[in-house]
Amino acid sequence: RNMRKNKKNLPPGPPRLPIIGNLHQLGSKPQRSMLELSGKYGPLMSLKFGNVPTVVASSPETVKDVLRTFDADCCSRPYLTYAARVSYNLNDLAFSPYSKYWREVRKMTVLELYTAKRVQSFRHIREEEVASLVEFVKESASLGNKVNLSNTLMKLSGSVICRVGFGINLKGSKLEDTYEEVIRETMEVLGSFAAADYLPIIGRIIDRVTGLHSKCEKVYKAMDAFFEHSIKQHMEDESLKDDIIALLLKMERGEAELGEYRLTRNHTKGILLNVLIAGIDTSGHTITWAMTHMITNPRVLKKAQAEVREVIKNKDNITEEDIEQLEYLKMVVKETVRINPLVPLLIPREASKDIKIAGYDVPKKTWIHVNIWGVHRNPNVWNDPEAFIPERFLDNEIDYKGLNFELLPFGSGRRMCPGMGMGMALAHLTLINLLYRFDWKLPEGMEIEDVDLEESYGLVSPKKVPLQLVPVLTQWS
Ligand code: HEM
Repeated sequence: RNMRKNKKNLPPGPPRLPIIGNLHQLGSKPQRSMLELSGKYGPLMSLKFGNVPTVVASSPETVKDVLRTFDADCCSRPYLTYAARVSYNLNDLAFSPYSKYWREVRKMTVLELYTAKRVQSFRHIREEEVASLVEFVKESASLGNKVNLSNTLMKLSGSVICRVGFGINLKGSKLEDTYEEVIRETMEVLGSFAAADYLPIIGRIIDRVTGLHSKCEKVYKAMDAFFEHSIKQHMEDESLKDDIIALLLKMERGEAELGEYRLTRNHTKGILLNVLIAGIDTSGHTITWAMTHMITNPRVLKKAQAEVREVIKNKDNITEEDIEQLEYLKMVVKETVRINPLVPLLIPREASKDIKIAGYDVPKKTWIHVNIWGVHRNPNVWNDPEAFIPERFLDNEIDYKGLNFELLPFGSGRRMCPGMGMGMALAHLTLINLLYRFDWKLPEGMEIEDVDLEESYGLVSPKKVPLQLVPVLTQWS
């Protein structure tokens, strides 16, 4: 009788294979496979990856339970072998478990980087960097060259983040030539379903064979050299005293406080890792997706462009104040982050105690994946979810700020993305400039149907094939 009493009522899920459980069902795009499986097994589904019990939430209701009702019990992170390596043993913000240390770091970084006031104070950096992007596009347009927008926009977000977070220019830094590859590979490492996390002992051997282990070591070394270089610069240059590195160094020396913690160099580097990768790999790709959807939907491009040109008229200086008046552009951005949320499964969570969601037991230590990609593409939630229709946001209050559980590109609750304001300010400002100053066309011989809409998979899901477009000079260029 006792055994029956203790039997858990776990959420339904597909049958498992011995040892690997459901790992074979993930495929190359886990968010898509999970959506398909949840169509069969329900919006809260049990899977087992190796020996790790996992649940996947994929409806607004179950996602709300995880991120709001049980936020305090679901906001820890599981131990991820390779995230631990690149984050200096989880001394960072994004991968560290829910703890006093995490709360102190989150509080400090929010104050230093992410409050509305701080985001405003970095505005001149965004405006300068976007202006230099415009110059580059102008030059390409006057030569009739196509522009690799994926690449150029990554460079833009890289330059902004390096100046905001590191007080240095990406140009001339240790990462200038390699950062795109390093960041892409870091995200691949962080987003991989690593065998070491699911299969004790043999998993590490598998990761050595697949090359994941050596990829992780490679990116760790490249990042570490960049952090060392930036820290050295701060120690040598007195004028670099007002940014987050300067503050972290003060905390190392005991001249500033982080609660009860005396920071070591590894804490500093762990915290910097998040500033760098979370900031660069998200905003740039979001802008690329917006341009991709507009070029493949000429009606939307035309309408957004007409609005921008009407509002900006012949102003010399486009500023962030202009964003407020651009209602259609804001809908285009919302639709972009709906159809291509950059972090499709958020960052994995772990239940810190036994809880009950949607009538099912979720035992302590269960890993939780929140498939927001699945929610955003669910036909029970959105009409015609595969189509890019910004007008779906007309006359409703649905926004991406963590309150509407059908649209969560930044997550919600305690772990919600703290960089949303910074990322979105850059995305909007860049799009206004690209739309106002230039017309855009596909390269010679290419039709709309030829534009590849496939996403690649890692922790983030950028466009797989780089977007190349031809800018055309206009009277506003
Ligand atoms: C369009 C741009 C961006 C998108 C779509 C995005 C999305 C996300 C998402 C979905 C998460 C995970 C939330 C969760 O696990 O519940 C996250 C976490 C995070 N993001 Fe962003 N992000 C963006 C820009 C930025 C920027 C610009 C920064 C910093 C400069 C940033 C810093 C972070 C950090 C530090 C975390 C970890 C928070 C924690 O675990 O406490 N993000 N982001």
